[in-house]
Amino acid sequence: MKQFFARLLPYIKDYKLYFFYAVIGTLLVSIATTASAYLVKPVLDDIFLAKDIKMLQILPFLVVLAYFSKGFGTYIQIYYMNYIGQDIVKRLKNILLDKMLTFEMEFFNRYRNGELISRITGDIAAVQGAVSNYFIEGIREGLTIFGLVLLVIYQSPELAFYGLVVMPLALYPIVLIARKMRKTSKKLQEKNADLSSKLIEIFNNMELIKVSSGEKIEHESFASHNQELFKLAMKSVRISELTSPLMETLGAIAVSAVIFVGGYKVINGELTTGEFFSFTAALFLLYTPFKRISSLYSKIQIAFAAGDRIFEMLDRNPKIQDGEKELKEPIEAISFKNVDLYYGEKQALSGINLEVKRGESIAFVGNSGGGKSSLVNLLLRLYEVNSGEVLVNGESIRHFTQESLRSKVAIVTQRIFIFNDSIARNIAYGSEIDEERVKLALQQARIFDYIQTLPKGIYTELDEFGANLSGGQRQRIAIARALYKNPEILILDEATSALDNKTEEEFREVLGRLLENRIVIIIAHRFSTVSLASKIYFFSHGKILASGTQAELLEKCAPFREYYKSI
Ligand SMILES: Nc1ncnc2c1ncn2[C@@H]1O[C@H](COP(=O)(O)OP(=O)(O)OP(=O)(O)O)[C@@H](O)[C@H]1O
Repeated sequence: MKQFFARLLPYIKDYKLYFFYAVIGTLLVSIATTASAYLVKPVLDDIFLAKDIKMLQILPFLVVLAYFSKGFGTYIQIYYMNYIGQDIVKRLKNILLDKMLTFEMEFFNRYRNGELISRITGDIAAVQGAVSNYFIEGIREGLTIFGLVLLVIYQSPELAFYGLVVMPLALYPIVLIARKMRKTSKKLQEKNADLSSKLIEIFNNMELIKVSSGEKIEHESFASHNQELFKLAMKSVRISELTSPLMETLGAIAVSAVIFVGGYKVINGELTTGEFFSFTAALFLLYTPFKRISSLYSKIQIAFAAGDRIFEMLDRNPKIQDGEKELKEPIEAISFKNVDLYYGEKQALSGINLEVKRGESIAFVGNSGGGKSSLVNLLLRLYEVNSGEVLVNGESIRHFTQESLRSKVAIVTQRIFIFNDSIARNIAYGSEIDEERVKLALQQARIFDYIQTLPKGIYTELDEFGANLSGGQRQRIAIARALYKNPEILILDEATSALDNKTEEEFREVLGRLLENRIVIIIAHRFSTVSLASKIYFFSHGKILASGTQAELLEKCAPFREYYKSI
């Protein structure tokens, strides 16, 4: 708990004035509640028993004033605390996403999307409850308890003993319940994340589900997750709602004791009726804040569990540390020196050595899973080498900022990323839209003619994942995006696999003109595309088996000959 508030304190500090207003509201509520209980005494003793007319004129106003103050205090307390809570939630969401965006690809492969979404939405919302409501409500109810206890003792210390003795007895089960709540709520959040992940998976794979008639399987799997969530939610209700009946039963025992002892004292004349009723009113009023505080205690455990998960993310450091140097000068050469790469236990690249200079184009070929894509991922610093070094202009890429390095590289992969935005924005992604450059890139990617036929041209909106385009059109959008960047290193990883032969040939011609003055890396199975490269690297099981021109490889490398025949 200490850690939870200590972590939030830097944020809370920014709202000192609002916090002050909320505390004023809270004080008002506590004082007004105590006053309303106290007023029972003069109502009975002065008005009903002593028949004091003056009090009859004053007291109704005081009652209204007490309740108005209570209402007004509650309103300002809730308003300002919610302002603080909502604003902190807004800031935490931004900070958490900002942090996550610095994490390496391995992180995103490990966590499911639904889990990450649930951290940014669900967990942070749970924390908001603690900041906006639970904390200040705890203070409010605590102060109210304090005021009422003073009043109860003031009216009759002996009766107060009978009325209050059960309080410490109630604490033990409440602490037990809260502990259980914390565990259950953790499981509940995890299950919620499971459910979101399942939904994301279903919507992303809709085409496959329909084609394979997987609707029933998906429905059943979702329903079973949903049922588990329901069970956990009910378990949490069962536990948390135990607090209330428990408190009420204990309260009733205390009140009965008070009625018995107090009634005896009134009959004996040791206590006035007014004092007795004022005492009993205060005792009744006392049980509400006590009950609330105990249920708050359970709820705050949920917020702590959520807080743990958020702080765990915020404390995590990206595994790939950014370099400090801006890569300003043009890229003259890149080289890989004895590079090894592991994904967990699995070795994907072993002892890779190669060098390529500006103006050269190279191709990576080889069977699936050979490590071709992994090597280009290292150049982009999406993953980090386990040993060896990747150098740009003779200097390790670790020294350069990822942004300055990536600004010089463009990649087209088999997986096409399209945003639900205009074509122009998709092409110029990451920089300002320059209409002329967008059009040129679209022409070079051989898709401009088609886009001109669309009513809104380059400002036509694309659906999420480019659902309103054909596979080949999507790929040409991705190629145009890469060309728009006018990169110093252009990586084409199976970038033309979805193009028909004619379009591929046309694009090859365009590409031929673009080779000059940059480094081009082509990964392809089609040898027509590979033919643009001056040197081919043949990959097998994470190693470069041989390199050279196509003719050289055919002559000197038997596995290459086999591969060449097989495709
Ligand atoms: N993110 C990852 N996590 C774990 N293993 C991975 C990951 N990416 C690739 N691999 C594994 O590393 C090996 C090399 O994969 P890579 O994608 O580099 O091969 P490739 O030669 O590009 O294959 P393809 O021609 O099919 O695209 C494969 O065995 C693959 O299963």
